[in-house]
Amino acid sequence: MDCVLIEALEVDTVIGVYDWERDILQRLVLDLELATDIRPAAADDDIAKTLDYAAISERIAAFASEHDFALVETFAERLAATLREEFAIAWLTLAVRKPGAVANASAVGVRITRGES
Ligand SMILES: Nc1nc2c(c(=O)[nH]1)N=C([C@H](O)[C@@H](O)CO)CN2
Repeated sequence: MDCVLIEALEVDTVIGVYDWERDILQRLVLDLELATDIRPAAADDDIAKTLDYAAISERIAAFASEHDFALVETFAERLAATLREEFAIAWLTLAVRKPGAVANASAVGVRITRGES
């Protein structure tokens, strides 16, 4: 299976379950694997025949600025659904990490897989 990759994408958003987290922006770090057959784009050297990782990264940044979820679980689930719908992605994995949220951990977060490979 071919994938388009987006690794360590940093976005800022309001996220957290505690009161003090509702008034600040916090950084999330995202890794994505987006399934797509890259052969048509490679054959024609045509961006229109693949998933444009720049456009998808911009959409993710906009999504982060538009929402203020409590849980990283909700952020991940809703973002995965949005990307699958808007970019016709059949299968993806998405990891959402929240650096510095837990002392002595470099990051905490979730990883989800959605769709049929
Ligand atoms: N499974 C989760 N556990 C926790 C979350 C979360 O989003 N998912 N969030 C918090 C707090 O917001 C924390 O990140 C503040 O440092 C605690 N546990």
